[in-house]
Amino acid sequence: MANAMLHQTVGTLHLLSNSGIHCEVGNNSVRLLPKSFKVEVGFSKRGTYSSGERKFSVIQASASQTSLFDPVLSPSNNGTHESRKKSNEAALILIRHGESLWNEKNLFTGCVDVPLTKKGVEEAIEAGKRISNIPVDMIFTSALIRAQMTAMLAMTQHRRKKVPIIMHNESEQARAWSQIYSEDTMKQSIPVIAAWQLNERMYGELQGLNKQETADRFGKEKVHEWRRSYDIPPPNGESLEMCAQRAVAYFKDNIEPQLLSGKNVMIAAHGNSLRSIIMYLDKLTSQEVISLELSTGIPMLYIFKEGKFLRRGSPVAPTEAGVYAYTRRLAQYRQKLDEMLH
Ligand SMILES: O=C(O)[C@@H](CO)OP(=O)(O)O
Repeated sequence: MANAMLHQTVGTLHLLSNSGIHCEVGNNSVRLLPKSFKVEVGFSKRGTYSSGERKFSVIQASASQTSLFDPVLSPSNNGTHESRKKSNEAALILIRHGESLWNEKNLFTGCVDVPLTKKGVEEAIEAGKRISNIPVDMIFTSALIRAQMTAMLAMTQHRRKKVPIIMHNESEQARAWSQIYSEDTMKQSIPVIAAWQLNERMYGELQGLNKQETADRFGKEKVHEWRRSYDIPPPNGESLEMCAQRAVAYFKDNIEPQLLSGKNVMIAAHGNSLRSIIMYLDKLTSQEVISLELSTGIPMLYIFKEGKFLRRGSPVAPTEAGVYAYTRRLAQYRQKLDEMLH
């Protein structure tokens, strides 16, 4: 068996043996390969693979190289440029944060930065279990700790075990001081981008007030209007429409391009910032969005395909077969995780 070096160009793995033979590997099949071949690939599952009479062995996992198995572990890299363009598919997971200490106390929270309760922590972990077999290449959260805690806790359950890392781009120094100097380590990381535009709607002078007491004082109807109407803001706060202007603009400018390039994205945010994003994704009218309620800690899955968002509901459990049958690529990802991790 000869040792081989490899490099990857546009999704096709090229192997270059030390004897100079050039060959290609795609779809686990091998072309132009000598009878027997050893390669080193990143994240590989060790084993011997064959195509017809030809065989090659994966002998060493080395994350420094793009691997034959990377496409499966990160469907965003799947296939050639061509097929990526054609399939043009990515997963989008939305999670409202778990219960916060002010949810528990029934207080209007808005942009006040309140952490999760123990129950909220558990909800985030449960949410993570539900999505543990769904690929995540990038995470967007609001700037608020309850969304960030939820994202991080959910990722502790992910089977792929990549490390979510918060990107600090707030200043030149923050960027410089948080640099990572290993390509390998980078490949095992998931960038987490915190954006204030995904924050909860700013609740104005209702922030910190008890919801029940406010309803008793101003009347149930008035408070319901403040809480759920599309375009009536609470006193000195944001209406859902105003919240949508910044949250949906951020989604279109920063998240959609990632999905378009095939990246699988998770967003951890809030009741109203997510309602406004869902309104956009599902093309809900300002009437329909009034009755849209999101539970804390329940993830929702969308498939982005050919420029359209297909809502797939909430994965019930990591084992739920239906979720992975949604697309061939999710099913492949799941299957490869099973093969690798068992
Ligand atoms: O208090 C808040 O910030 C939000 C979400 O908890 O409340 P509401 O249900 O009124 O949108």
